[in-house]
Amino acid sequence: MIKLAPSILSADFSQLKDAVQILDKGGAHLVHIDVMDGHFVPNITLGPPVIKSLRKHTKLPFDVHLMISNPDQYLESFHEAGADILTVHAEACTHLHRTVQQIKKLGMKAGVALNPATDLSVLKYILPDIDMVLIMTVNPGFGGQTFIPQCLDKIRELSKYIQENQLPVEIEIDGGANLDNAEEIIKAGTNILVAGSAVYDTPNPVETIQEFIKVFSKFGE
Ligand SMILES: O=C(CO)[C@H](O)[C@H](O)COP(=O)(O)O
Repeated sequence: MIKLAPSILSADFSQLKDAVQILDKGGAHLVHIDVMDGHFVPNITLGPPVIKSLRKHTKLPFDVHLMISNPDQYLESFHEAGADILTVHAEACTHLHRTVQQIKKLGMKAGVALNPATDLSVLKYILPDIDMVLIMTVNPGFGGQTFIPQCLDKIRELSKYIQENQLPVEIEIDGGANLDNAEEIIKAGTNILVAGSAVYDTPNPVETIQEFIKVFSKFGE
């Protein structure tokens, strides 16, 4: 199934309750929440208290993307705040396998994110243990950047490996996705599209979400 995970990074932070309710109205599949610490990435966003306060305003799964150093310190806090999928960056984890085990032990789905310049080979021995790979298609830290086209080959290569090895691992991409490039991204093998500015920076985000879902329907979803 192809899923849309709008990133609330591009929403008005003073109206986050409305921002998640828009996603329910439009029929989005996940709420993508970008957590940045000003250390792993050069920007600071939000943390567990904000996620916890949003939890009561939607039943959609919370897809929490940690762009933070030392994520191990905070896994329990994000679980308690209501994260359903917790994604850590391979580049931020000293003991990636241990971190993934801990996320799963807490009852969440585990994702591993890779920056654009990080090779897929870091995933080889962890893929059977995770639920999702997040391929960063921009350099992490900011919304509204342009999709890096070399990432399409990376998605194709990962998708081929996952299919050949029959692994139940989803592929999410994050950064620069929009209505013009969605088809190409899906054809490469992505099944979860994060879209921030392409949803929230439009006059009618509810209609925009529905337009994305119309594109997805071409792929039998
Ligand atoms: O993780 C992110 C940045 O680090 C954002 O989720 C991503 O950039 C989405 O925003 P946009 O769709 O506007 O590119």
